[in-house]
Order: sequence, then C-alpha cells, then structure tokens
Amino acid sequence: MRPLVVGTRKSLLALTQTNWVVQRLKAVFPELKVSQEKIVTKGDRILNVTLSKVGGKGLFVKEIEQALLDKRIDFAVHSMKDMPAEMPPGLIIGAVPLREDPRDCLISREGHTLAELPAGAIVGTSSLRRQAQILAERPDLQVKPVRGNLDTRLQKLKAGEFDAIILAAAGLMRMNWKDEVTEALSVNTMLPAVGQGALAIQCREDDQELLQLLVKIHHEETARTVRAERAFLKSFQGGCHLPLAAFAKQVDEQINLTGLVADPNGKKVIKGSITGQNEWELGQQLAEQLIEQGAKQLLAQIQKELVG
Ligand SMILES: NCc1[nH]cc(CCC(=O)O)c1CC(=O)O
Repeated sequence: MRPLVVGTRKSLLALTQTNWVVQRLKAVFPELKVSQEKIVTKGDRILNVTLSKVGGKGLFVKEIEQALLDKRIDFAVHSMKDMPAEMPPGLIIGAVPLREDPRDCLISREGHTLAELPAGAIVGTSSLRRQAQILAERPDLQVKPVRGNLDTRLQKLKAGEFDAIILAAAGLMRMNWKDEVTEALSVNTMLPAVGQGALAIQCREDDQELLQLLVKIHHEETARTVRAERAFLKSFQGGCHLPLAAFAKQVDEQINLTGLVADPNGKKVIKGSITGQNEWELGQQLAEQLIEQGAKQLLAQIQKELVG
C-alpha cells in the first residue's frame, strides 16, 4: 500500500477522531504509513457567527472535499452529522465505523438534571433542534446561543455564561470528557441529529486500493441506520441548519426510524416512526408522513425567518 495522507480539521475533536480512525487502520495493517494534513475550513474561520445564519451544513467539509478532489489528501474523517445530504461527484463515504453513543447530554454547572433546572435557567445551545426539544420539554427555560469548539463551550459554561449546555455524548466520549456529563438525555426527550455519534470516512470513489483497506473498519449496522436517517434528511433537501432530527436503530434485521421536525420555540413538534427493511425507502416514507402533518410548511416558515 502506498503512503496515505489524511486530511483533518485542526480542532481537538477532529484530530482525536482522525487519530482514532488511523489507529484502527494501523491495528489491521501494521505497516501502513499515514501522514496528516491540517485544513482550516470556513466553519472554523467563522466560529463566532451563529451557524444557522450562515448556511450551516457543509461549512466544515467543503475545503476538505476540494483537497480530496485535488489529490492533496487521500481520505478524511468527518463527523457524520456535519456531512451535507449531497456529496460532490467523484467522492464517496468509503466506510462508516462503529457508532459512538448517539445521545445528547446536559452538562450543568450545579449538577441539575433537565427536570431539576430552576425556572428561567439559561441553557446554551446554537442548535435549533436542541432548542426546540428543550423548550418543548421545559418551556420555562431560556435558550442562549453558544458557539466554538467543545473545549470553548465547556469553558463558557464554567465561566458562568450559562447554567447548562447541551453537547453530543460522542464528542465528550471521544475526548475522554465523559465525567463532565450531568445527564445523558434519552432519545425520546432529545432526538439526536442525523448521523450523530457516527463518523464518515470520505475518499475518492475510484480509489480501489484504499477502499479495500477501509472495508476492514466498516460497520454495516451503523451504516444502515445512518442511511435511513440521511434519506430522511435528504427528503427535506435538508442541507441547512434546521430543527430536524432523526434516529434509527436496527432491531433484528429491521430498521426502526424516528424523525422529527419542530418549531424552534418548541410549541409545535411533528414526530413519527416507521419500521422496515429498506433504508432509503424508510427515510422517504417517514418524511412523507411528516410532510402530511405540515412539516414542509413549518420548515419553509423557519427558513424564511432565518434569512429575513
Ligand atoms: N456540531 C458540531 C459537532 N459535530 C460533531 C459533534 C460531536 C460528535 C458527533 O456528533 O459525532 C459536534 C459537537 C456537538 O454537537 O456537541
């Protein structure tokens, strides 16, 4: 095998995820040589701006995809949830490793769970998906935006800017920060983002040599569940940063997919579930089910408010 170059963002989480994948490859192929190329993405350069105002998804992957197409790098490790529904021609997700904990976690300064937070407490999140579900459960709380990398957000919490923040369990686990977690929120209370907790290893679709290595760290059950979630996302042309959530699990050979579209203030939540075999059909059918309940109009209205 030729020496490989892996492209990565330079955030602590991106580096940790990339190293995890490289270690797993090296465990299977001890002779493998992999060097690292750090890439600064638009999302990294504008960390102080609310993502929903600048177009959301895709911000963290564009420059990396260009480096793949230019052959400056051979593969890249992304958080699946940062991947837009569509991918540029010539690139594919070559492997999806075993998913980490898909849940969201509450981290509160004084150790209060979501149910225990006092009325009026300030919860930091810039995700409309998290905001909507928190306010649906606890309309008496306040939500304030928070940006920055995981480490920055934890610092802001400790500095007293918020009473609690919400972060993906997966990031905290991978960083070895699970002791920070006050409460892992059930997927019933807080339906995760599409692909949350999973990684996407992206490469050129004609790189057979590399694809043969990547199958060794592929986890098909994770890939199936994520396909169902991404099919749901794609049905809403969901490139954007909207209050949309989906989570799938495999039960026996069946996939059970739950999806949600909500109003950012949590007053309206459209939610449904579906079970079946074919991931793409499930995602589309569930989307149709929610569209019949008004999901399209709700998203269109939110999009208008974000742009306006
Ligand atoms: N939005 C940024 C982002 N992208 C992936 C993760 C965490 C890891 C994952 O979900 O796979 C995070 C941080 C967070 O949302 O708390």
